[in-house]
Amino acid sequence: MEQKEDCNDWEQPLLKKETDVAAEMAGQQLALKPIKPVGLSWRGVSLSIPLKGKKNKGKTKEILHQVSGTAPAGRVTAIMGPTGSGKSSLLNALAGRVAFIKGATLEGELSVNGVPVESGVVRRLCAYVVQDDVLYSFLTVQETLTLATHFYLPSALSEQEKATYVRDVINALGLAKARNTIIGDGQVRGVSGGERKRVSVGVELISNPSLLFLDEPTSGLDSFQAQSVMSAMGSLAQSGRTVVAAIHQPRSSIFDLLDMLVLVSEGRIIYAGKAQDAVSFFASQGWCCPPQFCPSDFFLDVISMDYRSPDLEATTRSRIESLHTAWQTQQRKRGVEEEGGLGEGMGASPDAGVDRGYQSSWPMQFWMVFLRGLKQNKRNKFALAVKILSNVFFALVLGAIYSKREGNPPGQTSIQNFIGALFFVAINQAFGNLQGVIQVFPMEKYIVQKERAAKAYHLSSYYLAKLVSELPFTLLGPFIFACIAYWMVGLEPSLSAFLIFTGFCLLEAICAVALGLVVSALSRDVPTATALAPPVTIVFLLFSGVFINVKSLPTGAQWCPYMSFIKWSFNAFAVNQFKGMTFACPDPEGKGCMSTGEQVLALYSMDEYGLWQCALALVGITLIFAGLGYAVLRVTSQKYLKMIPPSNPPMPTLLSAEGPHSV
Ligand SMILES: Nc1ncnc2c1ncn2[C@@H]1O[C@H](COP(=O)(O)OP(=O)(O)OP(=O)(O)O)[C@@H](O)[C@H]1O
Repeated sequence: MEQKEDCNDWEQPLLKKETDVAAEMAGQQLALKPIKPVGLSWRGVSLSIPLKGKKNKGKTKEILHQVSGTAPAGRVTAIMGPTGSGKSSLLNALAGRVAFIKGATLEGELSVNGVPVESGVVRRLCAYVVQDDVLYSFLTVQETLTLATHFYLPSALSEQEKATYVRDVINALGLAKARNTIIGDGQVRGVSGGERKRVSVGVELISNPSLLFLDEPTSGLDSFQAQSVMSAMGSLAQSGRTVVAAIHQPRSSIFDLLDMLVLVSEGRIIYAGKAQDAVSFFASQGWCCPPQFCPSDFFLDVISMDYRSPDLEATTRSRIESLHTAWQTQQRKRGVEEEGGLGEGMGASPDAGVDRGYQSSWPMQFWMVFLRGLKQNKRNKFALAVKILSNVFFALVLGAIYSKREGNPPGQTSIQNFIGALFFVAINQAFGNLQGVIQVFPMEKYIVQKERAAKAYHLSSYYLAKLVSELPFTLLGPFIFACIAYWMVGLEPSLSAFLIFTGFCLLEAICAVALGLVVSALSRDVPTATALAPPVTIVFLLFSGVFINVKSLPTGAQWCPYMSFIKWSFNAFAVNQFKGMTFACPDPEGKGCMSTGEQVLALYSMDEYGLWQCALALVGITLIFAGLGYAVLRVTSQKYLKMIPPSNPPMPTLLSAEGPHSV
């Protein structure tokens, strides 16, 4: 990169407007409801995070250093910078969504329409589109948005009004063609990446926010899709909304759609103002953007750190420092007090129009989440097929291994075979059903966190609906398993015994699902949950009554088996099978063998509890797991850092002498 004395030998680069999608979107009339314009400005935003490790005790890392700027109403403001420069951190700080970290500090001042506000006010006022789209993969675009209307629009609105609003959002975001396509994910083909991003935006638009934050809305999209997403954002800004997006490196046609630009590098501000003026600011410092260059590429080339050698690192660091200082000096010289952020609604109360309550009643929330869960499970044919086939497979394997009959009454070897078969059933139901939950729920947690933050529903309505909507799909597998395995293995040939066996298979499955919810709630993601599940289940397995007799446990540990749902299920299966049974014994006096089922139950200490007690214990443990899962979800709900006033007063900020809304 070459620094020049004079940029006049080049023409100032004029960005040509690309026509394709941008023009198409710009021509679109947004039929969304009118909103109150909101201008946001910030001063001296600094974020520091404590460093990890014993060596770094007491040290902090400064992620943002006194960053100031504005996002005027009705404009698209882009936060740009090299990777790791602090774009997402700044976006989160402005949106009041910096995740709470012990020892971290977030300082700064936020104003909405010129009125100083706390970061929590902006959080409630804005909609935030996260980088990774968190949507239910088996719902269609229309269903996803319709559900959002039930969550975020007043329940007083009629179904017709909600449907009209969904139609308007679909049209405004150019999603008409994809209306009935499912969202999809890595496994199932659905809408395109750009459409998915626009659906994420659409969900946020349902609550009709004035202020929209987007974290890397174009990352992972091809240039056409990226363009269409940003064109849609341009149209939203034209309808009066304030759009703030962290973008890594937009192509020139996207850069052309930006009104305001905030450039950060190493957590420091390099430029904040009209996007079209950034080239002349750089030129004034001797960094001339060649005419054929895309300005965003050029800016990033100039403000990126180069770590390839100590010399390059020192050179780039001093270049960034000098640009940062030049920007600050220029701001001081102009000496105009900040007036940015004042939109047409200037002076309007920042809280105006912010409804913080739940829009629908508890039963309605329950019903909506329940229906969503049913649809998601029903349409996930692959997962359903795996569930059924794995149960059929294990039932056939069990049936084939244990199918050999041994006379009437059965001989001594039958005791071992029955115990083995029943123990396998207890393990299979525990592991199989637990696995089903932990493969899905950790991901769903993020959607729930996001929806809960937007006050879509109470945690209790969600949690109960989730449990209930899982039941039909959870119970189908164990039911099929019981129907096949019971008769193939040749267990007690009576209908009542079969029904009891099936009932306990189902009860154990529900208990395993509840345990799966606890494990998922404790885990950050699917791999963590998958790693956590086996040790947890093995503890319950250890106390199942097969590996160690309950009476042989040390005094302090004798309560452990009572928490083992595998023990209670196995106990119930055994009582159902062995009670009243007789076995042939080679010795006429019965020496060295067991001639009754009761003797078998006594040997395993399973004669103390009847079927009802086992059932009650399973119900109790299920309730404990369900309660624990709920408590973990509640405790681990996302907390945010509060922005406190700066310890060192920041310098006054301005964007342009004409005022930011004159862009
Ligand atoms: N919670 C955290 N703990 C430690 N370091 C963090 C934390 N959050 C951010 N950082 C660091 O702060 C810097 C800025 O991170 P941030 O995600 O804001 O950058 P970014 O510009 O959005 O990067 P990218 O374009 O790669 O997403 C990075 O060096 C990052 O590693």
